[in-house]
Amino acid sequence: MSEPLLQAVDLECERDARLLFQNLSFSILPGTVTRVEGPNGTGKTTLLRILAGLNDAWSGELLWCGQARHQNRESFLRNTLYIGHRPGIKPLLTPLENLRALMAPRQPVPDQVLLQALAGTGLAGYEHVPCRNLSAGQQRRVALARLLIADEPLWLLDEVFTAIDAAGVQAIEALLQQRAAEGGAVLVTTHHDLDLPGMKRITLGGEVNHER
Ligand SMILES: Nc1ncnc2c1ncn2[C@@H]1O[C@H](COP(=O)(O)OP(=O)(O)OP(=O)(O)O)[C@@H](O)[C@H]1O
Repeated sequence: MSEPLLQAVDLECERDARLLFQNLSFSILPGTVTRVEGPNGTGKTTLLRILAGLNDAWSGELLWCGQARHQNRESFLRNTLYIGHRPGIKPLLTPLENLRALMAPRQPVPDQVLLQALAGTGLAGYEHVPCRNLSAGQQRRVALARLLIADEPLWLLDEVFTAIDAAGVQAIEALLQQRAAEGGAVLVTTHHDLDLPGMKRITLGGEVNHER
């Protein structure tokens, strides 16, 4: 069996003196899509932010490719894409400018590739319109255009289906499956009824947090 990309061992997190989860252990293997599920407020966003390295209020162990994540930090950051539940789109910038800015910490990407990605998310004709003039779903699609050019093997995606129409949902589901089929892995939170073949689940909010 291939080595896990990411492993969580006995994760525990408390916020405002409320225990969100404890003894939470799981492995994210290449070729898998995992849904993090649970009612509102059970810690799905918090867990994804912990996994992405954006929240330090936790205990336990996180391993990236078999080594402690903090010792393998550069490799972890280079190979992980995190998209949060807020699109993170600047309203005064156009979709093209936003996508350029989102890609800036990575390798430079030619505008032609960015424009193709925007067209691929249904934004052809809107590339140069300030994002404040776009709908909520269109703004989210700007952030999701990242998925069409992402070469990171691990995707951590928080509520990426919010405000997206039925055709867009299908397209995103296909991208998640494609990433897994290419040997990557996806961890996704959603309240949308996501049920892909072979999908794994991490359920928060019960007496016991568990992986299925
Ligand atoms: N910045 C914060 N400071 C303190 N507590 C917070 C903060 N953000 C969230 N929380 C608390 O952490 C808990 C988990 O929040 P989180 O956003 O991770 O839940 P969630 O499962 O993603 O919820 P939802 O399904 O509503 O998106 C909630 O009880 C919330 O009140």
